[in-house]
Amino acid sequence: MEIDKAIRESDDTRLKTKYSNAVYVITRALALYSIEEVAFSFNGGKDSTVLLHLLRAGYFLHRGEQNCPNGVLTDFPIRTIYFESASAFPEINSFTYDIAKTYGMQMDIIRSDFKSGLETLLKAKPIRAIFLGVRIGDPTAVGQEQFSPSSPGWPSFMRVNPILDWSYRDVWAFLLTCKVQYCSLYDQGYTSIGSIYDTVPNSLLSISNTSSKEKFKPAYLLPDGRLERAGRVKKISSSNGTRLPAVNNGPDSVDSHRNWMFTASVIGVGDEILFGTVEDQLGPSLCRKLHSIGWLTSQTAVVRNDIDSVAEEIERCKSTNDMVFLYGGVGPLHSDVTSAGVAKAFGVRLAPDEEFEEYLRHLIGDHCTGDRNEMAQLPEGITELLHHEKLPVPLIKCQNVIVLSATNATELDKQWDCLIELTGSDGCLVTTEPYSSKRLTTNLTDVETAQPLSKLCLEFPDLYIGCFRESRQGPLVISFEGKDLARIQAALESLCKKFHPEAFSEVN
Ligand SMILES: Cc1cc2nc3c(=O)[nH]c(=O)nc-3n(C[C@H](O)[C@H](O)[C@H](O)COP(=O)(O)O)c2cc1C
Ligand SMILES: Nc1ncnc2c1ncn2[C@@H]1O[C@H](COP(=O)(O)OP(=O)(O)OP(=O)(O)O)[C@@H](O)[C@H]1O
Ligand SMILES: [Mg+2]
Repeated sequence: MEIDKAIRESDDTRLKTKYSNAVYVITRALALYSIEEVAFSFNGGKDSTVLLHLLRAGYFLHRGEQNCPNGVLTDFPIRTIYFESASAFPEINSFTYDIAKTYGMQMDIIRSDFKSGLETLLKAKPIRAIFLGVRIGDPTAVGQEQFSPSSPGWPSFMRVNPILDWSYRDVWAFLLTCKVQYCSLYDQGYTSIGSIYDTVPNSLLSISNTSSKEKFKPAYLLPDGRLERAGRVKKISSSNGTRLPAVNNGPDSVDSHRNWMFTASVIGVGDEILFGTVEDQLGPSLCRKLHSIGWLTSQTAVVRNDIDSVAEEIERCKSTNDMVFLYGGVGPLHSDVTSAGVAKAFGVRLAPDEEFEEYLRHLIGDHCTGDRNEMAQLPEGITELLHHEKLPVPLIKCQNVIVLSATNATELDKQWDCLIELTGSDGCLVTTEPYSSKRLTTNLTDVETAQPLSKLCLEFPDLYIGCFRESRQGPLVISFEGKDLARIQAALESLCKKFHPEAFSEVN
């Protein structure tokens, strides 16, 4: 069988492993379901094309050589379904039909949407499992495994994803090693193909030339598989996980983000901070940064390098704050439990993240002796990687929890600036009206000031009125924090009126 032979003769060990794992999934599925009970969802895309040849190889190995004369598989025995759409590229459409002819595929063409098309098909045919070319980086792969039952609300069948763990590089290594035909669009700079309305060639493959028509390199030359979908027109993402404001700051501010009061919680992970052997710089710095964008830090905490401690703290904070920031405990060491804590708090497992692995590969290169796949374990199904060109590794966002990998104040400054750039516009870490503050000092005693101050707090519930002393004998400092300077001034005046004129002086 030519595919099996090409892989066996290749010296790409990674590809061999990916191939044998995928073929194993296919042969397991063919052992579990009869040939009438399986179908292949084929759309002429590169991932589907890989899967077609893996299925041919898998079927060949499943049946044994004696059933395929001279090691040649004449007809493709698995029912194939193609959802044809008017918005598909004509090149994709004709490639799909041509390939079906070349390999003798029995193709059911469905012209309705996926769900109702499958409902009709499954009523008519005994199909129980469908092979798909879904890969872990695809938006639809979230939460899937190699065998995943269809989602609630969908007709019931098993989704079989033999190439779930394949990377962009693996796909091209396979297609080129096996020298199989693929859709011509991939030689014109397209790297992932959706509809004609949402797909353009990947600009990272553009060849600058002086003529009017832009030219592109082939898809297999994309140096960085993470940017496979750069040719897809972006859908506007909603700021998932961001709750409505915790506190509303006045009647005329309801529809303006700038006046919303957002709250955050800051959690440090580090035994050393708790031992007192390392000074925590990041927590206070984060509080200042949040304050500078008009956010309120409702709480900071430092927890042990222990999964349960991290998870419990996140669980406590994530539902009562707009955002939760985590720092410390990020990396591949035994003490780096932050990702596991996040996963536990959200009740998901940790799974290798292919995209993150690519970043680590770029960063660590060949110096790494460990399994990068293991190092790139992130909470499954809830992780969003926030890329910024200035950061070597993306920031990790799991719903409203952001994991910062900074280890010192300089790194934090950089990550923070990138974070603001990345998330400031989508409502997730929106900059709101900054706080104004004023301070008064007084030599009045606590007893004298206590009651008037309590009354003042009731009069000005929109302000934070706090008191502290720098020493027991020194003056009392009264601080006023709020978003409306006029209200602060009014509070100050109201307090001063309650005492003799020289009782207070304003300080910076
Ligand atoms: C054979 C097949 C089975 C599918 N099964 C499911 C499913 O069980 N649950 C689901 O949410 N979507 C399912 N989908 C839909 C895909 O997850 C996804 O929405 C679809 O491929 C559209 O992707 P696009 O928005 O990138 O075009 C299925 C699609 C196909 C072709
Ligand atoms: N119109 C369709 N008809 C049949 N199957 C489809 C269709 N669209 C998607 N699929 C299934 O979903 C899988 C994932 O689709 P996806 O678009 O991510 O990959 P692809 O089209 O194979 O490659 P590419 O990422 O280059 O577009 C396909 O491999 C195929 O199994
Ligand atoms: Mg596609």
